[in-house]
Amino acid sequence: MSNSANPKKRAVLIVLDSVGIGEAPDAADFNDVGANTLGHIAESNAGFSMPNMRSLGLGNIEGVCAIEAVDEPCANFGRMQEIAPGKDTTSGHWEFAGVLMDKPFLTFPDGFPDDILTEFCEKIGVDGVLGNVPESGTVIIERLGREHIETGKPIVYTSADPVFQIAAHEDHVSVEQLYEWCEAAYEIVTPRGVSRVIARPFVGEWPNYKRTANRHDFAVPPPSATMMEALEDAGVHVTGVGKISDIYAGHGITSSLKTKSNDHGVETTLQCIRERDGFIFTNLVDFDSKYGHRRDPKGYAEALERFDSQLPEIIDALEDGDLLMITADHGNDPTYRGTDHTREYVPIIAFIKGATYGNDLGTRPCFSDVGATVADYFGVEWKVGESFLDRLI
Ligand SMILES: O=P(O)(O)O[C@H]1O[C@H](CO)[C@@H](O)[C@H]1O
Ligand SMILES: [Mn+2]
Ligand SMILES: [Mn+2]
Repeated sequence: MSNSANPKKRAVLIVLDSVGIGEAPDAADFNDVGANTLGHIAESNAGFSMPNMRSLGLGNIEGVCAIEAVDEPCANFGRMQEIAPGKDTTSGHWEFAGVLMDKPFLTFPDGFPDDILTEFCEKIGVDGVLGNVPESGTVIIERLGREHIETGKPIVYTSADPVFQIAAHEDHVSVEQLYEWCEAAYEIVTPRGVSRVIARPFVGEWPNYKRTANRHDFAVPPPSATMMEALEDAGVHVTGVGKISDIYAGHGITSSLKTKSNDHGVETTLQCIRERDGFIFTNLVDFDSKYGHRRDPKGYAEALERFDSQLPEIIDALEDGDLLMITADHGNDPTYRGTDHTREYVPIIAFIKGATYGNDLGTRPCFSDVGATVADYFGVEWKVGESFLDRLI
């Protein structure tokens, strides 16, 4: 244990999955010029407001026009640019934790090559797959669900993310069987640059199929140590809430609490704040999966307003000296073409309860500053990223 480490403190990091705040300087490299998740949500929903995030300083962040600035923000605020050469969840979260990728994951905009699919079909004993295109998951099951049920062939699809996704109806392919298919695919596709194989079970009758919470991500482990492993080595308990543990393949996550929705994620986070110390690391994925990818700006706005209304309870639950940080992992502008993530700046809102508020943290050049700050807060040595803890105390 490091001499100065203090595992009894409490830090909470909440990732609002996909809540970007405007095109990043390298947006053109990702075909995302003009994307602005928060900005376009505000523009397309009259009366949209986030009074609590606003009072923390969301509108004071450089480039944020959708929310008005306040004179005396109740938190410190800034924005961050991603270094990683990918705009997927894994790249963003790994960068928070100081895992810098030397080569990008690979995406398959034309579907997976024949040799991959042949090997996959042989391994699981089916005579072909359906789909094999980049597509929205809800659209592809509506299109191919009936054929899947008739033929027993799995629906395989991808997206602009480096993912191999397998959809199957739960009444026809058991969830255990689907997970076995995913494990078989994992062995084949992760050495070829895919970051995750995702089981996408669904239920119901066409055209009202519904995806279930039995989704499971089989993710490649981070190639180097995560900041959370350094915390654990120093005796800090790390709690992952939502899909955090999956994203890091469990590396540095002491205990994991899965969630069914944003509301459940907030509830679980609150319970953790009240009951445990250490690092509480939450991902709220509905913004991304239920609204961003579905290109539903109205639903997205409502989800943001709902989170905003829950924020006072989170802040009240914190004790003096606790650290709270709120950020995002990439954009997913629900008004943008396609159905994929968008390369954007992400917000950073951070404060230690009862300490300093109102500092502009500026434009951070790397998401790793988040992890560096958390490590610094616990007194744990960590070398990746630049801590801004001194601006919070
Ligand atoms: O359209 P669905 O299936 O929700 O897929 C989304 O979720 C996957 C993983 O986050 C990505 O492929 C993304 O496109
Ligand atoms: Mn994400
Ligand atoms: Mn996504």
